[in-house]
Amino acid sequence: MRLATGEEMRAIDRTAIDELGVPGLALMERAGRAVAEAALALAGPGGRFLVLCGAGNNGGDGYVAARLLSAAGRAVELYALAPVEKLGPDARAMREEALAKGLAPRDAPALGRAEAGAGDVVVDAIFGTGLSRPPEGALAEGIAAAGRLREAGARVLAVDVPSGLAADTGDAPGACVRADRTVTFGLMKRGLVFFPGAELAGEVTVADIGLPPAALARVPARLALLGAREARALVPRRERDAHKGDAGRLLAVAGSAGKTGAAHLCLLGALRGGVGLAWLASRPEVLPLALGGLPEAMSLALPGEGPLGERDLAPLLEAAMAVDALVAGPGIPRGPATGPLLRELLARSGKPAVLDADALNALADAPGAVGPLPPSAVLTPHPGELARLLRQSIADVQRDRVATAVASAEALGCTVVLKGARTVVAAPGEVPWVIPTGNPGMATGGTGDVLAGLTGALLAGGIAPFDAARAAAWAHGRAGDLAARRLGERGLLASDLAHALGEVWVEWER
Ligand SMILES: NC(=O)C1=CN([C@@H]2O[C@H](COP(=O)(O)OP(=O)(O)OC[C@H]3O[C@@H](n4cnc5c(N)ncnc54)[C@H](O)[C@@H]3O)[C@@H](O)[C@H]2O)[C@@H](O)CC1
Ligand SMILES: [K+]
Repeated sequence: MRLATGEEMRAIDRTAIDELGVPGLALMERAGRAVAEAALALAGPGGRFLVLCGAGNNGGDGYVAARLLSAAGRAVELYALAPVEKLGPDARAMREEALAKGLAPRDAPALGRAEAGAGDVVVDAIFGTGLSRPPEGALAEGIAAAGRLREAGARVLAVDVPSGLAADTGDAPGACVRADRTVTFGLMKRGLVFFPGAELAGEVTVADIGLPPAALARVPARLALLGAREARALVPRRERDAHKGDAGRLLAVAGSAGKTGAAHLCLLGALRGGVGLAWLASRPEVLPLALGGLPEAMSLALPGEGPLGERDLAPLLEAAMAVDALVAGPGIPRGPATGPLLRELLARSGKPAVLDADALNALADAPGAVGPLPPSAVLTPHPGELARLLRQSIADVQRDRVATAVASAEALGCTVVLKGARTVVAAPGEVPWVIPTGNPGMATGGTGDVLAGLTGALLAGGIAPFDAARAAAWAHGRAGDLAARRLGERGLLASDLAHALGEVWVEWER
C-alpha cells in the first residue's frame, strides 16, 4: 500500500481539481461523508457528536460531517475554533451550508465547558495535513478538550490525521489528539504508520473520496507499506513434488566462543524459514555448542582459532560454491582481516548473501568510506550498525529512517534492511517499503540472528534479494506478534519467535 506525504496529497488534490475538473467541494463532501459514517459506527446508541473544526480544509470536512450527522437526526454540537476569515473558500462554503441547516457554531470557551461520556463521539477536524507549527491558542485548547472528553468516556475520531500530528513523520511537535479511530483520505499518510503517530491514530481506515486514478498516478509513490497479502505474494508456494534441493542450500558463517547462541538462532531461523539444507561454518569448538538441539543442520569446521581472515577464504569459498546463498555475521569473531575476507567471499562466489551484525561491523572497520557491495547482498543493520557503516551518528540515522535507508542502499549498491520499530527496506532504484509487523518484545537478544537466517533461507530458495528481504522482515515481525500473544512482549524469546515462523507459514499456506 502506497504511503503519502502532505505535499504529495496537495499535488494530487491540485491535479484532480485544476487539471481533471473534479470540484474541490465534491472531494470535501465525500471526505465529510466518510467521517460521518465512521462517527455513526463509533457512537453508542443515542450518542452525541461534538465536532471540533479548525482553520483549514480539515475543518471543512468537519463542517460537512456535522451537517450530515445532524441531517441523520443525531444531536450535534459544533465548535468553530478558528475565526471564519481564516477559512479557505471550500471550508467556508461548507461552514455556511452547515449553518444554513440550523447548526449554531460555539466557540473555544464553550468547548472548555463541554461535557461528554460513553456513547458520545468527538470528531477531531482541527488540523489535517496542513499543520505547520506546534498548535497554540484556541486550536491547542481544542486538542486538550478532545483529550479531556476522551478521558470522560467519549470516543475520538480523527479526520485525516490526529490534530497536532506531523503527517509526514509521525512526530507530534506539540499537543496532539489521541484518537480511537482515524479516517484518512485517498491514501494512507506516512505519519499514521510511524511512531508515535501510529499509536495516536488508533485504528486507521483509508476512505476513497473519488480522487481520479490519473491524479494519483501523476504523483509517483515514494514509500510503500507492506501489507499481509503483498508480503505473502513475494514467497512462492512450494511445488507439490519439491525436494530438498529445490528449497535451497544455505551456508551460514556465524558464532564464536561466547556467542554460540547467535549461530544457533541464525540456523534455527533459516530452518524454520524453510531452507532445504543448512550448514554452519565456524571454529571447531563452536560447532557442537551452536548446533546442539539442531539435528537438521550440518557443519563446516574452519580450522584454527581467532578472528576470521584470509586463511578461512579457501574452505569458505569451496563450501559457498555448493550452496545457493550465504549468511555471515551473527556472533562471528572479527578482526582487521574479516571485512576483506567477506568482500572476497561475496565477490568470488557470486552468491546472494545476507550480512548482519559483526559482518557489518567488519565492513565498517575498513578505513575511509565503505565502498559498494554486490547488488545481490542484503544488509540487515540496526541503527547503530548502519551509523558505523555510514560514518554517522545514530541520531542522524534515526532522524529520517526512510531517507537514511534509501541513501545507504544507493551508496552501498545493495538491499538495506534498517531494523527497528517500523523496519524500512530499501534497494537502489526501488521505492522503499515499511514493514508494519513486529512489537517491542522483539527488542531482545537474538531476534536479529533469526532474521538473518530467515532472510538467507528465502534467498537460498531463489527469491530475489529485495523481495526476500521484505518478505523475511514482514514474516519475522508477524512471528514476533504471534509469539507475543501467547508469551507477552516481556516473555518473548528469540527462539520463540523462530518457532512461531511456523505459524506464519500456516497462515500463508491456508
Ligand atoms: N481538496 C483538498 O485539498 C482536500 C483536502 N481535504 C482536507 O484538507 C486537509 C488539509 O487542509 P489544509 O491544507 O487547509 O490544512 P489543515 O486543515 O490541516 O489546516 C491547517 C490550517 O491551519 C493553519 N495552521 C497550520 N498550523 C497551525 C498552527 N499551529 N496554529 C494555527 N494555524 C495553523 C494553516 O495555515 C492552515 O490554514 C486535509 O488534511 C483533509 O482533511 C479534504 O477535504 C479532501 C479534499
Ligand atoms: K484532524
